[in-house]
Amino acid sequence: MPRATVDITPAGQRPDEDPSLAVRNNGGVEPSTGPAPSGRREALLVLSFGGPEGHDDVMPFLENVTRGRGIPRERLEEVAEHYHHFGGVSPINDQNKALIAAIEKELAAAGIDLPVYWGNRNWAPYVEDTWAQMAADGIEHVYVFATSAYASFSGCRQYHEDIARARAATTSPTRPGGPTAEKLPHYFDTPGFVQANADALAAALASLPEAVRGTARLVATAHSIPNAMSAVAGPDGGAYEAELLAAAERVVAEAAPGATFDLVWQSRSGPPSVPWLEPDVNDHLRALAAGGETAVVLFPVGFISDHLEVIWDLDNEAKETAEEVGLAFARAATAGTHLAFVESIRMLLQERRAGGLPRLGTNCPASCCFVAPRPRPAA
Ligand SMILES: CC1=C(CCC(=O)O)c2cc3nc(cc4[nH]c(cc5[nH]c(cc1n2)c(C)c5CCC(=O)O)c(CCC(=O)O)c4C)C(CCC(=O)O)=C3C
Ligand SMILES: [Fe+2]
Repeated sequence: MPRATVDITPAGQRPDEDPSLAVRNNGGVEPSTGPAPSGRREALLVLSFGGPEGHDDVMPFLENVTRGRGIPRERLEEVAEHYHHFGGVSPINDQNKALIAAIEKELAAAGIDLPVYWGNRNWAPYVEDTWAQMAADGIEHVYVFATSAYASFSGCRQYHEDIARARAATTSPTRPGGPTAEKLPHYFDTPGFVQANADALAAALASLPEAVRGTARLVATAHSIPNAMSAVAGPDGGAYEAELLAAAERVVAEAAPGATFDLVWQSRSGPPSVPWLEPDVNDHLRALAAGGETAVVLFPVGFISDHLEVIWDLDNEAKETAEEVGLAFARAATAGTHLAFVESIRMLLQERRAGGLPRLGTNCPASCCFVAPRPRPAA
């Protein structure tokens, strides 16, 4: 059954304070399925993860990311080292700026006069500040493009919660909560996202030595998540894995018709006692080599840009593993600012502005992707 996107939590309520909202991210607001009222001042918000801009930002950033989520201190220190290798600067911020510039260009070329804003969950520009700015600019309604293409708490619902928090913090007397909002649906299977990933996979394959190109094993990667989070992803559970499989299938069908592929996981976090999706990409590479494979192409279809988890966990760690076990190695780029991907973003926006139902029917209905927050440690 198709589902409509909905306005988010009413202003003044925080999902973590109101138990009824903890399991209902639409706040009980009626779905808005008609075309946008004419004259309404609208905007597009690119809502992302955020990342540090220098050495001193790294620990405060990691504390923002993991607050209340039970990630061991040793894991934080290890991940901090990854950031310090790059001067404490995550590439994700420049990548988001480049994406926004590409979207602005695409909208202008299509004659769509809509301002584009940027806000993050874990680092400046924080979404709360962006929301206040949009309210001050007189924006009445905002379409939210989250920089994750898939279902799951981390990739979807948590972005809904970010929006709710930003609205709760926006206390304009004339427009409490600032603009109303609707999150654009998951886009893992939009033609442009698939095309961008397929072009990158084909290029990575072509970069391998000719002798192994024909037999290289194709390996899709995505961020591991706890099994418990995976079980409740999407309206019927399991949607994170199902959507990743669907995306990878389409990418491979386009780039290397008839080839098979594996879907494996990277960047596991959390204590070892908690089960996360497996196998890990490094274990998988070892198993492939042990089974006689000679070459591998990784394609991180689970991410939309070459951020730190891609350039560290794949280009350093996984590449090193491949060298260790004697596998020729190539890594495909993520969608980034590929024109076809940017076109698909523009089309998603146009579809919603025209009042169409979301193409996919997977935009976080009331009860999906819910993961109980961990109790906060006593002060
Ligand atoms: C599904 C998923 C995506 C894809 C969807 C999306 O894009 O939203 C994603 C993206 C990202 N994850 C990122 C960074 C981090 N993720 C962490 C921790 C975690 N990620 C999780 C899942 C995901 N993460 C989970 C279940 C945790 C455990 C804590 C928790 O339950 O929330 C930690 C803490 C340290 C660690 O343990 O790794 C860091 C630093 C960055 C920025 C990279 C950069 O700076 O370039 C990006 C884009
Ligand atoms: Fe993450």
